[in-house]
Amino acid sequence: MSAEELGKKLGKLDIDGNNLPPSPAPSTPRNGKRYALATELVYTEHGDQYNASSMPIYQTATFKQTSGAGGSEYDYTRSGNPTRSHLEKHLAKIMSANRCLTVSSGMAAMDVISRLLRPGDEVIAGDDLYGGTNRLLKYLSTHGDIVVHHIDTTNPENVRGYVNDKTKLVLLETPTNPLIKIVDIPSIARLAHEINPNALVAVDNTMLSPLLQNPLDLGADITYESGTKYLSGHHDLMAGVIAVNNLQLGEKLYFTINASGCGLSPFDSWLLMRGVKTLGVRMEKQQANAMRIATFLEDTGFRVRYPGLRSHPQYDLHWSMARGAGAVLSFETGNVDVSEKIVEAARLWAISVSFGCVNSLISMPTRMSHASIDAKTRKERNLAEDLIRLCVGIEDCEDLIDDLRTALVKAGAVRISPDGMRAIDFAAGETLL
Ligand SMILES: Cc1ncc(COP(=O)(O)O)c(C=O)c1O
Ligand SMILES: N[C@@H](CCSC[C@H](N)C(=O)O)C(=O)O
Repeated sequence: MSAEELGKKLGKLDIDGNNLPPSPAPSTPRNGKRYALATELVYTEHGDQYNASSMPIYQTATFKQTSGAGGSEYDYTRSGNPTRSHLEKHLAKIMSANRCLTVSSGMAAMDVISRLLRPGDEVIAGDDLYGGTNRLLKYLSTHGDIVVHHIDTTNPENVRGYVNDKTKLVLLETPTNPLIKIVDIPSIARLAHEINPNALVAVDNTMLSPLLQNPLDLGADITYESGTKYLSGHHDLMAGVIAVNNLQLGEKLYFTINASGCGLSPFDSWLLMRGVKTLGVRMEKQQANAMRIATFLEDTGFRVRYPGLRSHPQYDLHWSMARGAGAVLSFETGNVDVSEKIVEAARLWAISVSFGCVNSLISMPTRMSHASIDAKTRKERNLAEDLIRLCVGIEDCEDLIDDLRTALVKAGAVRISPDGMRAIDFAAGETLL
């Protein structure tokens, strides 16, 4: 290993990544991806000295050096750890990226990205975003002298008016959480880069995972996601993943991770690696269940938001970018009390924040995951108080539908007649009696 490579590895370069060679064009196939994604998720080569099938957990803080001048590949786990490196290489392959970095949570990933910003910089972000993302952006605007424009990014033309030479970051989520709006990544990336080639387009891919969508292939500069969700799949760890193709950018992000100490722990790296291997089968079942449940709710008369449904207004756009619809859907009842009763009447569906896990969850975003967005802003952004979000797991689908049906009946959300069950249109003034 050259001195420069070693310096890079041990985090001795400054945040501007000086002395680094220019980013090479992505190799073909990128990072040695040879098989279908479902195979690549499982297939790993890690060169462990004992050929262990599962990469061992290097549960150590520090590494003995071969000389007084250092000289070993790893020196300290904050700077680098073999279990974390193995995971990062594996994810880089899955994410079609030249570099992947893993940190302690999805929000830590966004925090690391936000440290690319300088006072006076401008950020363009969607108006429907995970509550925590909104909270961090608000903090940056009130404490970091950063101008944040929240706009409806479902129309790329809306973005045009906001890109200028101060624009440093365009932050997109698609599908959005929780309104399941679709954002045109290629058009926005093209437009933003045309107006300001230095603007970075970052896509939060948490709602789909790299199995279903690769923002880097769609023109984004950065993709990040909460590994807490689909990638791990069991709600037993917190993690964040960042991936880029530009190695200089990757080095800047690595600098912050090493400097601030938010790199993923060896044990969580190992757990996440284990989770990633089953992403393919989990997602297949979760999506199949989600599609049936979305159809059941739509057939019952609810307004359902799910990109697997033909009725989704941006169905074609979604499928032009993604390979699947994911397993998060939301629907409205038109009545906050009724929504609350449905959530509380469900038995199999745990009342819980988060998504992407093997077990199914139900929640009211405005009370839970998005409670940090104040009521006024929620109203301005059309985030309905009665919105229910379903995060579908791998259980038997009939059980899930039966449980939901029972909850809808108990909550008085539906009218039962010889013709079947119909959603009551509370928004139009209809009542049960
Ligand atoms: C879309 C989205 N991005 C980012 C995050 C943050 O991830 P984490 O909870 O792992 O910090 C979440 C949820 O928390 C999310 O839903
Ligand atoms: N109390 C937490 C809420 C986390 S929400 C987790 C997830 N992103 C979701 O959408 O359910 C907080 O304040 O961040």
